[in-house]
Amino acid sequence: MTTIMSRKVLHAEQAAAGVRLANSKVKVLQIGEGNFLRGFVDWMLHECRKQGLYDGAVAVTQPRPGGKPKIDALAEQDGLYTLVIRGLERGERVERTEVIQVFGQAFDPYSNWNAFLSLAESPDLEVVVSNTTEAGLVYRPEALVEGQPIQSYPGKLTQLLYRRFTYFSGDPGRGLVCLPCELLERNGDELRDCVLRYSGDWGYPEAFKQWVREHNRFLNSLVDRIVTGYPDAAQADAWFSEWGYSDPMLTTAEPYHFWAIEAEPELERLLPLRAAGLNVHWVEDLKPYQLRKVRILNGAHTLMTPLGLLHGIPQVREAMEHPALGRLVRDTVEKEIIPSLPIAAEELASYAEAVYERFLNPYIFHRLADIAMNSLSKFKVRLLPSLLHYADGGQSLPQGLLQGLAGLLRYYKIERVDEGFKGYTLAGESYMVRDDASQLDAIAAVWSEAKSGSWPLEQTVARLLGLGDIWGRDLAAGQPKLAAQLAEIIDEMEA
Ligand SMILES: NC(=O)c1ccc[n+]([C@@H]2O[C@H](COP(=O)([O-])OP(=O)(O)OC[C@H]3O[C@@H](n4cnc5c(N)ncnc54)[C@H](O)[C@@H]3O)[C@@H](O)[C@H]2O)c1
Ligand SMILES: O=P(O)(O)OC[C@@H](O)[C@@H](O)[C@H](O)[C@H](O)CO
Repeated sequence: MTTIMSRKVLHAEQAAAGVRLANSKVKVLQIGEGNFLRGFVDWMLHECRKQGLYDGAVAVTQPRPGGKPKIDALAEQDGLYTLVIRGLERGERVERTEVIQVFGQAFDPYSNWNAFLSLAESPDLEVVVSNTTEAGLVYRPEALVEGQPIQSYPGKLTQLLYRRFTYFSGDPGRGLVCLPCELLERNGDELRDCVLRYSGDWGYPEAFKQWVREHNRFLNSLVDRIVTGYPDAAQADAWFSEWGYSDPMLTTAEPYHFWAIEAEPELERLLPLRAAGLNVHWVEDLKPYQLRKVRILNGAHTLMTPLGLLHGIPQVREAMEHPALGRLVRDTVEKEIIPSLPIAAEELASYAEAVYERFLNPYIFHRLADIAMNSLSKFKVRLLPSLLHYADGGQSLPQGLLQGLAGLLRYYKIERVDEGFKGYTLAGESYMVRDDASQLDAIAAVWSEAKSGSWPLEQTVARLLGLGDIWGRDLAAGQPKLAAQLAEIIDEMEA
């Protein structure tokens, strides 16, 4: 039987770092056990620690009950896991394997709610990082029950801050720096607003709200790195036999990394990220970085994913290499998305070139099926604004973006089955769609009605465009030809 990753498998130098970690105080609370944080923030802190620039440890917890198996696995592995960074760097192939040693604690906040809250009483705690996806950084009203864990991430943070406020009697010097990494515009502002809403709901005093506002920081930031998670089984097995241990928490990532944080560089005293040579930027205005990345990189992913999956293309690189789909992605980015952005076109064009190169990274396998999760909310934030730029400007809607929307509607041609929501590729292969259940219900109901009423496709599309809860508005309003245009594209796809 293969040995599983733990302190026992470390070689002498790594083991020495492990001893240093055991003596480190927890300075960071991490809400999120997912691949991204482990391939990005934790790797960065590991780099800082390796260079002797940082002596803090991280306490990691999961934001929802479903994350428990990974937290348990991390705890069983003494908080250790392997990260493999693979790709091209200045044209050269690189493959670096690191055992990331930053987790001083890994615990389930649902069965250890007190352990979670007692972190608030630590004078060493300075920073809270999170990544709970766009679905996790939301305000969802919840009753406060003494001794019971709060479900939502912002609600948990509110409780933690309130305990800190009362424990340190509102000491202004005990505020925390919160660094949400969720891909939401102005994620820090959003988190602060959620905390203040919960504080209102739970009747916390004005003095607490003032302390939250004035003595805690909620930083807006934008992260960028393609973290591809656990590799395919053959690759994992090959590495495990080379290393002599297996690691269920193994994750993989590209070499490229970028983090823009809207704050003053003096915060390096808490997080010496630039000092460690990392591609981190303390910036005054995050907006251009946000727009550039979400609309171009994530927009391109969101465009290629349903179309790629419908055509049986499994991963990003193959989508980019596909003569028709690759061309569509590049044309849409260059002729439709870039002109819709209020940033110098040459700068965006060179960013786009760099993105294509990252997509074509021959050493990583970025599954479209992974990117497909929650495609509705991704489309709304990442691709739809580009389309609305034309629609709201009274211009005709460009072909590439229309293809993207048509692809999404066709990918979400679903029916409810016991296991969830099922769709079929153009070749008739079945797949399951993972997204917000109530939105999927609404979509499946339209397709089901359309089937029993033998509606023409244009009528079905019009009904789907009218699902304002999904898109944020009725997409057909003011666009009398849109349903027909999309129906024609879907018909052509299926021909
Ligand atoms: N993987 C990447 O390349 C990458 C790069 C940049 C940004 N991101 C962002 O990171 C997010 C997570 O990606 P990942 O690769 O770590 O995925 P993952 O599936 O490994 O982790 C998802 C994390 O979000 C939590 N989560 C999921 N749904 C939630 C919900 N409804 N409420 C609260 N928490 C929830 C999970 O518990 C887990 O901690 C993505 O949504 C994306 O916005 C990912
Ligand atoms: O991580 P998601 O699922 O929100 O989005 C899928 C990809 O677009 C995303 O992970 C990018 O690879 C990433 O944002 C690059 O920094």
